[in-house]
Amino acid sequence: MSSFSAPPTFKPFNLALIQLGGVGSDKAANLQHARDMILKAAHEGGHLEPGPKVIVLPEIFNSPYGHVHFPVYAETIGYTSGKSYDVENSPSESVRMLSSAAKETGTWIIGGSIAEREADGKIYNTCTVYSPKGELVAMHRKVHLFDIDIPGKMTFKESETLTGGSTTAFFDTEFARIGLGICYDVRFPELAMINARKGCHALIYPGAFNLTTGPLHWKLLQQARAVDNQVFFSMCSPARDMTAGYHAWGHSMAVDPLGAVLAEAEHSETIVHVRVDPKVFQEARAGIPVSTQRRFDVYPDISKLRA
Ligand SMILES: O=C(O)CCC(=O)C(=O)O
Repeated sequence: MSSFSAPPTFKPFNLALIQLGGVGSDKAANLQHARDMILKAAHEGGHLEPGPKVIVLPEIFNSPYGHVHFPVYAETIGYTSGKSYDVENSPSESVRMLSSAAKETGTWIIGGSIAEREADGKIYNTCTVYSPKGELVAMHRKVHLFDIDIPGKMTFKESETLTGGSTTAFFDTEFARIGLGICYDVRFPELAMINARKGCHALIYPGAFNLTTGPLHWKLLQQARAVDNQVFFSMCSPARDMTAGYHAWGHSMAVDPLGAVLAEAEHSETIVHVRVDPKVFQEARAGIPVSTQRRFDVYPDISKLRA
């Protein structure tokens, strides 16, 4: 027996990806700008058919990106999945801002991510999600930390200050089930597959690739995760700022279940508006029915195998 409920019926919705720019060292200014952009995203997009809206912010939207900054900007959230949570009195100023913006605009908000400090002192890279009533409905802590070393090009070690999350998360709206991940998580097909097998129609990951791995893999990985799970896949990046310590790739995008890129930003601050239509999801699954053709009798349990 599965430990999750049946997903809601998939209906069309509009997605707004805020490729946020101008993030600096002043957290209050970063939060104010993010809030202004959420209001803008809520009011734009009139060229799309009407429907519910999901607004997405990028990874680490309230502070500069880098492992030295995480402990400085970390906020306590204190949310436990499945338990009621008093957003208005949240100790996190970012949570309070996101919740009130969701309520004010009547939209769903995937609040990018922020550095989160747990009671035991551990720091996570954490995404929180809000309903149009302003309720905090889901949280995902980045599971796979971005520790890479490409000599002369890109070295980054999130694990210097962060701890990886140890759960997976999705949330239900009245129009879709949406799975969460953050940036480097996209490189791990298992995480996307778990949420897809739990009935997610779309997987949405705040991210912040860089100028080395962005051109190599940002689009390819999203197309791969979309096609191998036959779901919509989308990642929302910060805008590129060559004066900042970390140079983000940008190119926030959304990919349909057949792997087609529905919309893609360049690298400056912008808002990408996309219509997510269940038609292509249904066509992909009916025409190429891999979900009913799986040969579980042939596959061993690979969950603990390492290459
Ligand atoms: O996987 C990559 O190439 C980039 C990942 C990243 O930037 C991150 O996880 O923050």
